[in-house]
Amino acid sequence: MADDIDGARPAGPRIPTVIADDVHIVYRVNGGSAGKGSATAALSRILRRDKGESRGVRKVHAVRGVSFTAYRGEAIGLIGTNGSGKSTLLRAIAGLLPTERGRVYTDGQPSLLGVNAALMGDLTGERNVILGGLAMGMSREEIRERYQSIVDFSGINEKGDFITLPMRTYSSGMGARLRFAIAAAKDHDVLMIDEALATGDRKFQIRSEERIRELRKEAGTVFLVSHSNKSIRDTCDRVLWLEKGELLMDGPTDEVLRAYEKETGR
Ligand SMILES: Nc1ncnc2c1ncn2[C@@H]1O[C@H](COP(=O)(O)OP(=O)(O)OP(=O)(O)O)[C@@H](O)[C@H]1O
Repeated sequence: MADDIDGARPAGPRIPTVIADDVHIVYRVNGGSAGKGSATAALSRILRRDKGESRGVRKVHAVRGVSFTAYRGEAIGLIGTNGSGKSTLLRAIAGLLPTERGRVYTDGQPSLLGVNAALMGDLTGERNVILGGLAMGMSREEIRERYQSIVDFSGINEKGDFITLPMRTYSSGMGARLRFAIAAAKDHDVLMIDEALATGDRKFQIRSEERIRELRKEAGTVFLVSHSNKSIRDTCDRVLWLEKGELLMDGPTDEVLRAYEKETGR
C-alpha cells in the first residue's frame, strides 16, 4: 500500500471508498468473425452452435481478477499499455459494466469523467454546463451560482465568446476542458478521470492538477487514467499497473512508474 508522500491525506483512520474483490469483466461482441473463411473454423463454429453457444458472439475477457482497496484522500493513477483494461475497470467501478465474477463495493456515488462523457454536441457549451450539472445531481440554483467559475475554469471563453456556440464546434481539447470543468465543479466521493488531462494544453493541465489536489483534500478519492507519466507523477501518490487485464503492480507512484518505464521504455 502506498505511503502518503505529500501529506494530502487527512489524519485519522483510513476510510475505504472503493473495494474491488477479484473483479472479472467480460465483453460480449456480436458479429465477430473468428477465423472466417477457413473450413476448420466454419466447422468448429457449427459444432459450437450445436452445443448451444450463441451464433457469432465472441467474448473479450478485459479485466481478470483485479483486487484492491482505495481510501479517502488518495489519488490513484491507472497505467498500462493500450487495451490493458484501464477504462474498462473504471467503467466497472462507476457501475456502468456488470462484473462477470467478483464484486465492486463503493462508498457513495462514483462519477466517471471520460473524454467521451455524454454531453450534447448540438447544444451550446452554456446549455451543456446546465445539463452536466443537473446530471451530477446539482440543483439549478447551485449551477447558477457556479456557472461563471465553471466557464472560467474551462478557459473556453479566453479567446472569444465560444460558450454560446454548439459544443460540436469545439476542438477536442476545448471539449475535454469543458467536461473536466463541469465535473470538477462538484465535490465527489469518488471521481474517475479518463485521460481528460492529456487533451488540454499545459496551462489547463496545471489548473486541473491543482483541482485534483483540492478534491483529494476534500476527502474524495480520485482515479486518473493517463498515458502521461508526468500527469500521474504530478497528481497521484499511488499507481495501479494493469497489463492484459491483470493487476501487475500496486504501490507508490515512483516505484510503479520506475518499473513501468523500465518495462515499456517510456
Ligand atoms: N465495448 C467493448 N466491446 C468489446 N470489447 C471491448 C470494448 N471496450 C473495450 N474492449 C476490449 O477490452 C480490452 C480492454 O480495453 P480498455 O479500453 O479497457 O483498455 P485501456 O487500457 O483503457 O486502453 P487504452 O489505453 O488504449 O485506452 C481490449 O481488449 C478492448 O479491445
